[in-house]
Amino acid sequence: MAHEPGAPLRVALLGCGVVGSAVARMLVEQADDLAARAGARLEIVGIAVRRPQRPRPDVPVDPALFTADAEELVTRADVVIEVIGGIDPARALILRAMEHGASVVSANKALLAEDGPTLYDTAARYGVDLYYEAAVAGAIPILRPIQESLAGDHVRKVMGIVNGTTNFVLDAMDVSGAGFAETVAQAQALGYAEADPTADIEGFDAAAKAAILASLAFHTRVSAADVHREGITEVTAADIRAARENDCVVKLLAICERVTADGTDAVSVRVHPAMVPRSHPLASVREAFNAVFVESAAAGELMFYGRGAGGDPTASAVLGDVVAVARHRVAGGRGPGESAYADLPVVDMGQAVTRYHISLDVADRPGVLAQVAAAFADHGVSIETVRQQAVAGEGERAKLIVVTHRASDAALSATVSALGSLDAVDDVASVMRVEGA
Ligand SMILES: NC(=O)C1=CN([C@@H]2O[C@H](COP(=O)(O)OP(=O)(O)OC[C@H]3O[C@@H](n4cnc5c(N)ncnc54)[C@H](O)[C@@H]3O)[C@@H](O)[C@H]2O)C=CC1
Ligand SMILES: N[C@@H](CC=O)C(=O)O
Ligand code: NA
Repeated sequence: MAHEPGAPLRVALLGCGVVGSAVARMLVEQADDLAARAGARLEIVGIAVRRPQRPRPDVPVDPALFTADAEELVTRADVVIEVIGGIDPARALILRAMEHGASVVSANKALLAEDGPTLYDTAARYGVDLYYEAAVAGAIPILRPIQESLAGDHVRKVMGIVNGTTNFVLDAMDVSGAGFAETVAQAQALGYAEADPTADIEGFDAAAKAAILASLAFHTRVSAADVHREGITEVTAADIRAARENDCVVKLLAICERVTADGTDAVSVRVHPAMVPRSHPLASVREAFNAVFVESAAAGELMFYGRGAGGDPTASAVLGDVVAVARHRVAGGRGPGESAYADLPVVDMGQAVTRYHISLDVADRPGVLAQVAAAFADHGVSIETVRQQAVAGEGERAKLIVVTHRASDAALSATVSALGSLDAVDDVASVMRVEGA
């Protein structure tokens, strides 16, 4: 629908929690600047919440704007901001908003990673925009740089720390040497981890973000179900110590890369803990910060760093999107729609190519090193370095630390199984992929 010069744009906000309340406040406090940048005033016409009567002193709007009827609200807006989260009713409300001609800004990674194509198809059918910069790495501008700034380049790899809660936990384990459960409890006490931190620590949140990043970077539909996912619950203090001895830190990484499988181009998308050399830029990402490292053919290496969560940082990304879609409403036209033309296959984890760092507790006697080396050779895995340490007070026991060259994850997993069944190996004490080296 053409925008009438001078008329305000009607903005509907769905949800008024951590992100929604910051968005509402900034829409009010920065109204004049936003109007100048967007080309029209952004007028809040309603805020859908579950309990409209609840006092919200931190949200400086007329209390009459709060409504429990989100379905009605989305029918009378030019721009709908969805910050409810979850799959339904968020999906139904977004589709309804688009059917009534509204452009949509969302922060909802779970929904985008599960059903992005349906949202994009509907946006295209009704000629409206769908923007969701806040859904990945919060405040960090990363989706628009991939989608627009790098549209002329060829992205090869996107590797990021995209979950602040897990980065806080792993960083604290590195600094204090404490165990996993103890550190999660500390993160909860400080308000970083949620009461139910499952989506973060089991890697679901990072997997959704990885699916979104891979879809945009490789012009291919990738959903959360395509992403290999391992969380951080199995990371032990021994793993962190092993990383430190190897001059590495442990990070939960989202890795999206182009690979060649059976002679054809494909993509690999995975989320798992990995050792990262302390010299790599991602190793210096501390506490609850996020960062995304992008490698592309012409630009080379790029790094994006900042706050991945929190009301104001996330609202910054939401409002950037609101201004973008508002400009399109004022000038006519739309922003970029879905780009999935490459339609590359997504390979399973076994075909991903990585390196492993393995610590073994072994018997210190002739022939043990040869047996261990044979287990690697039998599976076609080449050893890069091997180091033996005596175990203090245990004359006949030793620790072997092996770092491999790059090999398929399937071959590396089979090697680890074979090592575990050798008589000379008492324990496979730590196994971790190595990335960024
Ligand atoms: N909190 C953060 O730091 C970040 C959040 N996000 C995303 O932003 C979205 C919102 O997150 P938060 O603000 O943290 O969640 P929240 O739980 O603080 O707020 C959600 C709000 O939506 C309301 N709501 C739920 N169902 C509703 C319904 N049917 N109708 C109307 N209102 C309803 C809830 O009452 C609540 O006020 C989620 O998709 C989340 O993944 C993205 C990046 C960072
Ligand atoms: N729970 C997420 C924040 C939102 O994306 C995190 O810990 O990073
Ligand atoms: Na972002």
